[in-house]
Amino acid sequence: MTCGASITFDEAVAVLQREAQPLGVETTQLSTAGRRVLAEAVHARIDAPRYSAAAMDGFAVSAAESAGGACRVLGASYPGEPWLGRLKAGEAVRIMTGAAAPAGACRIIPLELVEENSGILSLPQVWPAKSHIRHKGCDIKIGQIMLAAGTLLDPRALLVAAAADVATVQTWRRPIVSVLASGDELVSPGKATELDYTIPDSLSEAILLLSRQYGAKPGSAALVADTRNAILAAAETMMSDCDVLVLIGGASRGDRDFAKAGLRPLGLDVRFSDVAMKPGKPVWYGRIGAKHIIGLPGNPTAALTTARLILAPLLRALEGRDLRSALNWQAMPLKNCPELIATRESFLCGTIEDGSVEILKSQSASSQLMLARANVLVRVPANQPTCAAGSVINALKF
Ligand SMILES: Nc1nc2c(c(=O)[nH]1)N[C@H]1C(S)=C(S)[C@@H](COP(=O)(O)OP(=O)(O)OC[C@H]3O[C@@H](n4cnc5c(N)ncnc54)[C@H](O)[C@@H]3O)O[C@H]1N2
Ligand code: MOO
Repeated sequence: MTCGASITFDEAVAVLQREAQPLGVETTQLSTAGRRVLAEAVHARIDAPRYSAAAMDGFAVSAAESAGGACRVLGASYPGEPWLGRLKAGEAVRIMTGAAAPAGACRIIPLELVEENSGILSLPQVWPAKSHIRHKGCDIKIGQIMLAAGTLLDPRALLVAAAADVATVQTWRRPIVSVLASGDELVSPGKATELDYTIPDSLSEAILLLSRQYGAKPGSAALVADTRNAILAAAETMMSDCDVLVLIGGASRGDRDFAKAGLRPLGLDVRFSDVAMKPGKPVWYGRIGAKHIIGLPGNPTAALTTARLILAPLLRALEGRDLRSALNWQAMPLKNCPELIATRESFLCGTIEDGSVEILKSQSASSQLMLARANVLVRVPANQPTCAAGSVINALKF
């Protein structure tokens, strides 16, 4: 590798794929299972329809009837309040959509096709094309697999799980992410005007939100000075109740870049660092026992870019999903034609407009305002002199 990096982005993702195993299974009430990932398949505990049921509001009649004939109306069947007798020739039962079709019913004649006078029903001259009866189990059969393990419980899947008549599902445990930012210049947002040479920590809340968007539960957040001891003390406390600890800043080679050094006494085993990507080269990943540690560069665009490209896939894998579901690059036409010569593979901020991507001007790892406009990352191979407008590039939702 020519740019002082030790690993490509794709190789880094392969390391995450090997390292990130789902965290464990827990029983989850359906009421809190939304956006969780199934660790076990959901099987139907009931048929649907559970009984043969009317698909229209109308009258149920037996096979003995002829079009144009007449029937005596014996009663009514409502959802939850069925008519329990057996229909015979010359008999009809008023029935509403979803109600159990009486035994012996062979079709439902919609209300608008019949006339009822003093309990006598005049049948239409021509039968409707459909029976308007939904037969027991025609949608779902008891015991059948409704949702496979690995399914994300979005609104559609949650509906299907509820239809299976389950109160709880087995889901993968959500990773807990804590964020430890270091920097003598950093203060909580809202405090920077109080002291010269301070700047707001613009990253901690953003990284926690991104983590939530990728399935994690937010853990704790801390902001500490640029010393080994401060990082070590905070990390030691924070590691007791998180699965992923994200360090922000101190990732590079400066006199006060102590993110890795601070964690070494805890047994940090670095699995990769110095990734051939721009921005974000100093991003690193390691383990301390079962815990996953990610070190993001301090430059804000570099940090959020690497959080999207490294942290998000890690979280997906820890929650039992395919890690690549966080890296679904989409081929899109490029609107503008920037000068792009980088010895590292680049991940540039862009915006999607009218189905094509515009790469934003003045790309900088330290930029913050650019992130107000960016909604995609554009992947550009290393050493590519330029991308022609109209050429197809790979873009990722940011
Ligand atoms: N000699 C070298 N210098 C640098 C290299 C290198 O390879 N050799 N890499 C550069 C690259 S690339 C990046 S990216 C940065 C990454 O630096 P660090 O991760 O060590 O980050 P810091 O030095 O702590 O901070 C950099 C910059 O970001 C600001 N920052 C940090 N944390 C936050 C935060 N939570 N919110 C807002 N802004 C933050 C910080 O004030 C600095 O301005 O290193 C290059 N240098
Ligand atoms: O790689 Mo750094 O993230 O360019 O500033």
